Amino acid sequence: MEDYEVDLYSRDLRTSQSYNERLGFGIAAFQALSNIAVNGVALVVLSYGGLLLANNQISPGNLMSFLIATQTIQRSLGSLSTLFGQVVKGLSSGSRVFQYITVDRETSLQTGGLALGAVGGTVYFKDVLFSYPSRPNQVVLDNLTLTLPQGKVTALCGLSGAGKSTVAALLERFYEPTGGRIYLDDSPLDELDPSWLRGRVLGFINQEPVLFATTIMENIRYGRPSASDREVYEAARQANADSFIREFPEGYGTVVGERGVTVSGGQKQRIAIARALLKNPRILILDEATSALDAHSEKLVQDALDQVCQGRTVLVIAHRFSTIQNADCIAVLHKGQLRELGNHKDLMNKDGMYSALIKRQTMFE
Ligand SMILES: Nc1ncnc2c1ncn2[C@@H]1O[C@H](COP(=O)(O)OP(=O)(O)OP(=O)(O)O)[C@@H](O)[C@H]1O
Repeated sequence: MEDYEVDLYSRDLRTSQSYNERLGFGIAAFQALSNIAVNGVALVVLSYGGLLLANNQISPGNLMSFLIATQTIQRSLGSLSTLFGQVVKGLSSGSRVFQYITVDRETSLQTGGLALGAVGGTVYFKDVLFSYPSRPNQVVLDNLTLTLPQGKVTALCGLSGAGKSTVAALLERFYEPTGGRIYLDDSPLDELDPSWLRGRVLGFINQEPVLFATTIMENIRYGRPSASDREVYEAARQANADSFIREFPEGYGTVVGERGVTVSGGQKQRIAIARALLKNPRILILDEATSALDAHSEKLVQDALDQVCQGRTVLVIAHRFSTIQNADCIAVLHKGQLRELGNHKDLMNKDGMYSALIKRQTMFE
C-alpha cells in the first residue's frame, strides 16, 4: 500500500517536473528570440543613426536618446517572458478560487423575516422533494412531509443512506429543496436569512465536532461571541465539561487543536455541547456519534445532551437505542420516504419497519 502511494506521488511529481521543464524552455526560447530581436533593433538604430549622424541629419544627443529608449524597451520585453510564466502559474492556481467566486448564490439572503423573540420552533417539511445537484437523477427525499413539534425531540432513524443527514442539511439551508417547502412556524424557510437562521435559531452538534486552534474558552465562546467568562463557565458546567477543563494546568486558557492539547472524543463532544448551550438555539440538530465512547464518557455526554435538549425543538439523527426510545416522536425514513411515525411503544406494537430496525440493533448490542 505504502509503495503504491509513493509510486502515485512520484508519478505526479514527474508530471509536474516535466511541465516545469517545458515552461522553462518556453521562457528561455522567448527570452532568446526577444533578445535577438531587440539587439537587432539596437544594431539597426546604431548603424542607421550613425549614417544620419555622419550626414549631419541628426545630433549625437538625439541618437543617444534613441539608443536609451531601445534599451528600455529591451529590458521590458525581457521581463515580459518571466511575467508570462507567472501569469500561467497564477491562472492555474487561481482557477479553483475563481470557481468559488463565480458560483451563483442559490439561497436568498433576505433579512427581516421572523423576529427572534417570536420564533416558536415548530418545523414543517411539506412535500419536500430533493436531489443533490451533483446527482440530479437520484431522488434523496421523496415527498417528505414531517412536523418537528415545538419543544419536542424528534428522532430520525432508518438504514444508512435513507436520507437522515439530508433532512438536517435542508433544515440548515445548506441546500434548497427541489420541490415542496420547509416552514419555520408559519414562515417559509427560504424567505429567512440563512445567517440569522444558523447564527441565532439553529444549533448543530455533529458526530465530529470541530475545535479551533485556540483556547477552550474561545472555543466555547464561538457559540455566542458576546458571552461573558462567567456565562462560558456556566455553559461548561452544564455540559459536564467544567471539571475536566479545570484539570488542565492552564484550565480554560488551554489551547486545543492542531498545535495544542489533544482532547478525547467525549471531551470534544462536551465542549461542543457547551458551545451549543451558550448559543441557546430554539432548534437543535443533533447528529449522534456512531463511534463508541467508554461507558463513563458516554454517560457524561448523554447527561449533557439531555441538558441541552430541554425545552428546545430537537431533531436527532439517532443511532443509539436509548435516544430513539426516549424521543417524543420517531420518524422512520426509507429511501427518502417517511415510512412510520409515532412513539416507541406505538411503533413497536405496529411490528413494522421500526420494530425490525430495533430488533436488528439490539441483536448486535
Ligand atoms: N453531497 C452529496 N452529494 C450527492 N449525494 C449525496 C450527498 N450526500 C449524500 N448523498 C446521497 O444521498 C443519500 C442519502 O444520504 P444521507 O447522508 O442523507 O443518508 P443517511 O440516512 O444520513 O445515512 P447515514 O446514516 O449513513 O449517515 C445517499 O444515497 C447518499 O449517497
